[in-house]
Amino acid sequence: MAANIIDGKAFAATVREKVAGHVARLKEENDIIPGLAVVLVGEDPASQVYVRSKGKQTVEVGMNSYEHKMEADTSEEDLLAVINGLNNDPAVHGILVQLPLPDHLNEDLIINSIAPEKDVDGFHISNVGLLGTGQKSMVPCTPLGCLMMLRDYHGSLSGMDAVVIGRSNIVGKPMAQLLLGDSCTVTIAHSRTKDLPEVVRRADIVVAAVGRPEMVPGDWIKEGATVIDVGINRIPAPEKGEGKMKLVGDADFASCSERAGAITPVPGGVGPMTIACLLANTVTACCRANGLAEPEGLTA
Ligand SMILES: Nc1nc2c(c(=O)[nH]1)N[C@@H](CN(C=O)c1ccc(C(=O)N[C@@H](CCC(=O)O)C(=O)O)cc1)CN2
Repeated sequence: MAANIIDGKAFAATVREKVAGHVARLKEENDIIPGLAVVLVGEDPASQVYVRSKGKQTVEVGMNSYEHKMEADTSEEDLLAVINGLNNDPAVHGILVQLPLPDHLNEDLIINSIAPEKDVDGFHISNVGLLGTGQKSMVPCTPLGCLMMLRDYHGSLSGMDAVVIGRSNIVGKPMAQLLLGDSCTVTIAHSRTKDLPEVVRRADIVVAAVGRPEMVPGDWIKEGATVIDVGINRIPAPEKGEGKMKLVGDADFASCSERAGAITPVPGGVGPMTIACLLANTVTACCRANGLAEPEGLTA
């Protein structure tokens, strides 16, 4: 039977609507406008698209957007000075440095220079530690989006077997923490995992976050399992014409959707949820900064 499609694009629109409602209330009742600052270093074409989209969606939900575009050869010192300025700007509630950064910049140093309470990406070491110990933190946007979709589809995740394929700091590790927080039995699989197909076959939930196009075939998937595909891979599509490209995930959609009970597509699955959750995190950060009640249903 064909799997149910979990429509991340539609879900993201509902998250943005909720965020816009909270933003309107913050303005009306407290005279506060949440502000999100995005810093882009260099001219990576995909990053430029994502940053443009973040700015546009920030304004659409009624928040203030501040963009800082810096040259590819920007020094660490200059970037740290911009971040320091944003840390001390009361109009800015959320700060994000678009990744990847050019090679000469120390990513850890830069991320850890963001004030943790403004770190709407949830990548600062303080937020990583808080999440890992089950305390209130800023939660990384992509895993938060995956969790929201899983909760919406399943209700409770308690007792389910989950396999996260990929151990990145941005997706794999925080995803595993969030699933553990919802009482799943969690396995983190990676390139050295022995008999990966068998490990994946045991899972009720498979989160594919390795960055390898269509790596997970349908015969790895347990009948009825839920597949969350985090991969965004651009590959040649000769069937569309010479030189054309297409976007695929880390799971082979055609074969996985024959076995899975539900699956997120690429595009239109996890991707749109990433930016929606960034907006949600910015409202959460703004409420926390002002000692106001946090919006319900917009964080983990
Ligand atoms: N500081 C950060 N850098 C990066 C993050 C992040 O969360 N924080 N994640 C990714 C890029 N990213 C947001 O920044 C992002 C990726 C993909 C999408 C998305 O909507 N994808 C669409 C397809 C878009 C396309 O055609 O390329 C989809 O999947 O439907 C949104 C945001 C790395 N850097």
